[in-house]
Amino acid sequence: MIDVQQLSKSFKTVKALDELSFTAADGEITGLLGPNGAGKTTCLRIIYGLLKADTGTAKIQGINASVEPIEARKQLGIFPDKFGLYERLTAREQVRYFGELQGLTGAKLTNSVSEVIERLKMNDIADRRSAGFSQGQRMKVALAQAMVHQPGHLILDEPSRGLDVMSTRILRDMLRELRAQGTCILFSSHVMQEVAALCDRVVVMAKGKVAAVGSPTELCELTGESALEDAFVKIIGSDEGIAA
Ligand SMILES: Nc1ncnc2c1ncn2[C@@H]1O[C@H](COP(=O)(O)OP(=O)(O)OP(=O)(O)O)[C@@H](O)[C@H]1O
Repeated sequence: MIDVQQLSKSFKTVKALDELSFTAADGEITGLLGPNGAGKTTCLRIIYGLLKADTGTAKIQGINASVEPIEARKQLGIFPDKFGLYERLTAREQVRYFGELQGLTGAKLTNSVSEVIERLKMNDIADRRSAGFSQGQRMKVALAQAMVHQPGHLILDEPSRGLDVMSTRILRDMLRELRAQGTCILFSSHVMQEVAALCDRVVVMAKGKVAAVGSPTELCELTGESALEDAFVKIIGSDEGIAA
């Protein structure tokens, strides 16, 4: 579980986070939805220990990210926004390399690599060199690299930015698969359709605060709207910076 409590962070005069609190449960996909500048990236960077909050806590499986950043990071898989692969290596070799960076060795490393390849159903590409891989295949390797140390949590910042339709579908299927296996998935987006298609729970953010939390259905009920898009607009007060 990821537990964010009363997080505040300012950059000089800009208050990026203002006592932000929410939780993301295991076996669920939680979406942080908010317009540009709402504070989504700042929040995720605090969770994975790249930034320190001014006040408040971010805990991953009970581990405080600012007190024990290395322990906290072991619990996390981070999905990169660029899939830079070593073209001469096979998919398996790349995943293995990331496993080594995470401190895995010997039989544990070999087994973890095989397991994640199995889990993400990428046996067909595992022993091919990545030169010439499609975007969807590159994305699978990137996700396997993020998950090789078997973290219970996966964080994605605007994951489908720049992906083609096919890759977006592959990514969504893989996230659903990881959810079914119990992974706590937290991603940020300013795209309503993406959030509506994937999320069990949505944390709607505006100006560094939580504007509303609930399942897509609950958010519709809360606002008395039948379409999620209209519910979001009502909650945030405008549709500026949010994409349909
Ligand atoms: N390193 C920084 N220095 C100064 N201001 C920053 C810095 N990082 C973020 N900010 C400011 O903090 C606010 C929140 O930014 P953040 O990137 O967290 O928002 P976001 O919701 O992720 O937006 P987007 O959807 O555009 O990525 C913005 O006003 C931004 O300009």
